[in-house]
Amino acid sequence: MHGAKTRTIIRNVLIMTMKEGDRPFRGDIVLEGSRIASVGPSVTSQHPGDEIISGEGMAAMPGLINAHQHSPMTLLRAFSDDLKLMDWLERKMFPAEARMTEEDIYWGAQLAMAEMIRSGTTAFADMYIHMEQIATAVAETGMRASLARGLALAEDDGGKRLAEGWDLIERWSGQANGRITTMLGPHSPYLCPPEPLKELIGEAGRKRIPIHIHLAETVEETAIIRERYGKTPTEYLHDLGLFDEAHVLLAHAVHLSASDIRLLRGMRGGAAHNPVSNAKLGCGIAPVAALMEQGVAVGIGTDGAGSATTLDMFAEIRAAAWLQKLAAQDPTALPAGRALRMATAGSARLLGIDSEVGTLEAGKKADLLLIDLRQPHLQPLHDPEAVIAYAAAGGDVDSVFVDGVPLMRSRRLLTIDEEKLLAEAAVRAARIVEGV
Ligand SMILES: N[C@@H](CCSC[C@H]1O[C@@H](n2cnc3c(=O)[nH]cnc32)[C@H](O)[C@@H]1O)C(=O)O
Ligand SMILES: [Zn+2]
Repeated sequence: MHGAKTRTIIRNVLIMTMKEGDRPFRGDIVLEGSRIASVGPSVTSQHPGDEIISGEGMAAMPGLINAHQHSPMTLLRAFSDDLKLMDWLERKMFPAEARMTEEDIYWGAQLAMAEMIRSGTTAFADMYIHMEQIATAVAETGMRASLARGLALAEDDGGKRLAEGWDLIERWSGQANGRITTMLGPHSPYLCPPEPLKELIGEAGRKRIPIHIHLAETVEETAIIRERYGKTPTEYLHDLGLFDEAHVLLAHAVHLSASDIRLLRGMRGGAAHNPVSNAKLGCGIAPVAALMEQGVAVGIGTDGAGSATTLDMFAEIRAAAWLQKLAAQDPTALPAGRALRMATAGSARLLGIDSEVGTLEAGKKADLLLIDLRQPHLQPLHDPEAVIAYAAAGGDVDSVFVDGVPLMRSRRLLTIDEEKLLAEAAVRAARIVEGV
């Protein structure tokens, strides 16, 4: 056995592969090194040295992928709720962020990662500042992430930010055993004027760098862009060539006209739906079904904890299904299985990592979670997908693996010192909001 990769067999578990058309079934999942070796019926023969995990009473599914957030904003959780987006951003978030040190960012990101791992998230897309601190935390916690330096190109030092954005890409792409990927992060149509944005888009296209950007989050944004450029936010980005040049991760995409949606047809990447943040900020309901009908990939994210309050993707899955049903006044809009696929395979497409993660199948990276089904609110199991989508919560997750490495077992975090983390986060959060 010398030199052989370690094998882990998760035996007799309820498997939800999240592959289109697959139904849940009982079987074994074999992990070998960082990858899934097989997913199938419980007939796996055991070799000496194999680690066996009993899947009795558990469901296994691909790790959830949070397609849009700002991880250090955990430090601003419940700091200022119930405000309008532009007030909230300009009067509360930006001043608080200006007070954050690099170390604050590191601890805020760790706090987010502890919460994400606990609630079954294995990968996330992040747009923020001091990204090298977040990258360091990703490397240490064992998660997978797509990182972008957020860029308000309208500001005086937009050039400096852009340089930081490129620096992140050069230094961190492919790091942490390939778990870290990178994007460019021009913040939004309203913080990025045409000249610098067009230049950025051209360069991203030439260098094949994906772009992560907020789009059409509020009616105010639509009004601002209409006043400045006589266009919808989507037309504004389209006319600058964004959708021809690059793989694009759009955050929100709430206020889209039918013709905006047609402009997105055929885009590489897709839209991250953030239903809880959109609901809390009173933004509106993204046209998820219409986007999917046009072939646009849709994933699910939380947005920062500053707006969403939690990073629990199960809450987002449920909210996504509810909001589509409410908006259409039709309970067949966005069924349970489709909402679960959005949060796994759908988000994976947005991060550009769908060949590696997002479904449970042989050859893919071993990023998965085990949910403890032996709880009153998760029984009986007439339809496991409906139970998970409509009744499960982050706290039901028992175990999480990324790259075949356990990050949590029996609800115990294995890569994070939670006690130290909570103490650091509390002190830093209090200092940051003082005087804001
Ligand atoms: N102005 C910053 C951009 C920083 S990164 C990402 C930014 O997105 C902000 N943010 C968080 N949630 C939202 C949202 O829902 N809409 C728009 N921006 C958001 C967050 O506060 C953070 O400032 C700079 O160029 O340095
Ligand atoms: Zn955001």
